[in-house]
Amino acid sequence: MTAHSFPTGTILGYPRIGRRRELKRAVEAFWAGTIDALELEQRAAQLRAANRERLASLGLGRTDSSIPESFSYYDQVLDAAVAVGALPARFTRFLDADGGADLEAYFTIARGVGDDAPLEMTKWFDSNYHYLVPEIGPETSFSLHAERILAEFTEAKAAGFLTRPVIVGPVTFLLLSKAADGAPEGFRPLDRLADLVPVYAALLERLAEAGAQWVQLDEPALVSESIDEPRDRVLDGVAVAYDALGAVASRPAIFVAAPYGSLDDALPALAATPVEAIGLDVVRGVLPELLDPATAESLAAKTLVAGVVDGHNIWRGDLATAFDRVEAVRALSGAVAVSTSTSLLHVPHDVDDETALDARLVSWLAFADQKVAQVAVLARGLAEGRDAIVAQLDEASAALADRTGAPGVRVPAVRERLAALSERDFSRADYDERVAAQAALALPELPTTTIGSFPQTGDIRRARAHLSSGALSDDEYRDLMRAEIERVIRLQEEIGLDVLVHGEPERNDMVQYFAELLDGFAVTQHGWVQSYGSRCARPSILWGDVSRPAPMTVDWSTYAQSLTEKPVKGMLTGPVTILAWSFVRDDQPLGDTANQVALALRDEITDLEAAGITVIQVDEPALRELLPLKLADQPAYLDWSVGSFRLATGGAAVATQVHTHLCYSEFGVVIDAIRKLDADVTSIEAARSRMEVVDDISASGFDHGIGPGVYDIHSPRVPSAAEVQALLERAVADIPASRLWVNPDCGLKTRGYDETVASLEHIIEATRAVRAELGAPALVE
Ligand SMILES: Nc1nc2c(c(=O)[nH]1)N[C@@H](CNc1ccc(C(=O)N[C@@H](CCC(=O)N[C@@H](CCC(=O)N[C@@H](CCC(=O)O)C(=O)O)C(=O)O)C(=O)O)cc1)CN2
Ligand code: MET
Ligand SMILES: [Zn+2]
Repeated sequence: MTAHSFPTGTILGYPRIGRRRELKRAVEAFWAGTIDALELEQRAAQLRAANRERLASLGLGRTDSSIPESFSYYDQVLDAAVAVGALPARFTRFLDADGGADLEAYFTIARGVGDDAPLEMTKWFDSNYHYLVPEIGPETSFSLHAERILAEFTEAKAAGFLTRPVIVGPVTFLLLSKAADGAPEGFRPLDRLADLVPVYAALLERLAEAGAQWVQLDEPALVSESIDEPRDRVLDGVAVAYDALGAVASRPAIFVAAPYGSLDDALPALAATPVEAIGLDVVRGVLPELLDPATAESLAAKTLVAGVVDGHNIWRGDLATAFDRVEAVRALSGAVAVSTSTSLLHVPHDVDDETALDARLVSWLAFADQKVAQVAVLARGLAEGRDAIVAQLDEASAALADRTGAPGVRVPAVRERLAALSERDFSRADYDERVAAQAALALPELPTTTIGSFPQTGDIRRARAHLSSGALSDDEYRDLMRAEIERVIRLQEEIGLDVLVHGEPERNDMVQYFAELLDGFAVTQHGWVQSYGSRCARPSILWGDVSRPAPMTVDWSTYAQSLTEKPVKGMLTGPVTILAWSFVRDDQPLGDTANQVALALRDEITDLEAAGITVIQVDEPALRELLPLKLADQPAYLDWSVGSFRLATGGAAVATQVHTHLCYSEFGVVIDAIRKLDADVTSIEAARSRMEVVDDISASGFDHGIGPGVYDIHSPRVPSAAEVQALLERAVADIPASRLWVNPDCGLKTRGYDETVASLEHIIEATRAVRAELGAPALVE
């Protein structure tokens, strides 16, 4: 191997959905059958080409491996599973003769088809990105399918670029996988590391042949202590994998990136391997304080890639501190490069597209393109010395100082209200007392409900687009949404649900909707960030103290309730989720910000109650998402997050049934926190993992109402009544029927009406069957 030096400035990855969501539109058009695979490939290639040009114009080198080749049609973990041929047997019939997946097969694995469930989806570290979970068993065979990776590299080369291929590293790949169904008790995907590494070795050989000088292997799982695997096995895995890959005779230089925190004891482990460069997240993580001499010596011989530009938020930040951190890393090795702390996947493309944002706010922000420019500045400072960039450092410091004193950042009335809070504000009456008062709701056994949203049809979205363009007046828009609410209420009555929802048609997004109505937030026009697959959100910017100028949901909810005798759930998004899915100010503790949001929600609950709403759901799907990756940081987080939910709901009357909802994650680790939320009813995602969560719930002593999902809404598949019944039977075996609710995994906004109606009908049919079983004397004993 010839050692090529690492570029002085780089990023770990770039958004791939497109500045105007071109990839989303192309992929969805392909799914709808309106464009073919060739057209999709062409549009994706155009997008990659435009991104490379853009990155070069922002200051990354064209031919020095500084531009990462980090494109994906759906998800980078799925890409890795396809590249190493590790796909579940139920998808074999969709693959080529040699086991490769074409685009049709690729999307089938991501989305499922017929009775074949897709790969499970779960959150990616502490971000709002979701990846697909590979299934690995003792029998999984690994084989290299590098066509796409090679094609993208050679495509770039043909356009005059020497880029750096990026792939999820082997240790993280297995740590993020789950044991395949039927794997023996005690089997762990990491058991298969020695079988997987040769495939990565073969990939490196192929990349070298194609002319790649550097490859980036992402190993974020190394920074996380929340990984369910003994640490010494993880560290052994690092040695096994990277000693072997280092020994490949003909390969590119290896850059192992470790975003989302500190490597801690994985740093000596990696340092002891022959990899040429290590990426350190110096924003979220800290630099090692004391290194043993052997580690210090090995690190000094490698390139250290200092992740000092925050890839996870949109603040312009303190560039001078970033440069100090680069200098601190330089003390560990003379060979240093500047980078982002994580891939820029988590931030929108370009703040210059936000023409409607206040100019002062804009001066405090940096989206992906501005972050790339920051990297370029710091890299120049690295090459030419601090003096060469002092003007840029000073400008960033001035923006930061301006933010501190700007109006709205600190609002005395908001701060006084927070300061006056006491213990009492965080608790409701005893659960038993609440259950007694809520008997007035007169619900049947195994009450059925949905999570809130009904399908967001093209008509609804178009109406909203027309409202913002001025083609629809406020009144016309309100009437269209009311008509939709009425349709959804009638539909639920026909289907036979017990607790109804208004369907959330008026919400563009469950967080952005509230952000638009609260003071202290700004929203973007084009700030899309991929959440999973083709789905995107526009995280709001929480920049100042939060307060509620007027009720936010009361008119919609009371209209819905006026149409039916059945209870209609009021529907709010909880403080933790509002924070998790926004870009939040970084100048005060998150817990203080969460309590400001909580007080606004608390007032909303009071107003909903006064308007006659008896059941109110406060969604917290992101409770697990913000859980710190380091164990030591978790208790403090759980304390403020649970506290803010309790503050939001603590003012509810005993007779008001408070629901909460969580999804997108494994709940085992936060089950105790979920219990402490003290909601009367908690609905939770469970169908995709076939009710595995029920074990955790019953083991935890959870003793309030619980609705484990029986319908996986992430897939277009319609579950049969028999399938739902089997899930419910599994649930009643572990959870007393008196506490069990029946509901889908999550809201229905991403589904179409046909699937939704059929699935809900099956849910009702299955519930009636299980109610009958429960009622039958033989089964009651
Ligand atoms: N923020 C957030 N994070 C979350 C979730 C969530 O709901 N919100 N759920 C979990 C899973 N993640 C998800 C993220 C997004 C979506 C989702 O459905 N996103 C929609 C966009 C939602 C939205 O903002 N819609 C707007 C804008 C819609 C739009 O694209 N309008 C068209 C115009 C309308 C037309 O003519 O069709 C346009 O701008 O071009 C609206 O309804 O008003 C999408 O990608 O398609 C679903 C799940 C976890 N994280
Ligand atoms: N109430 C919300 C909905 O049904 C909850 C979604 S959780 C991601 O859409
Ligand atoms: Zn959900």
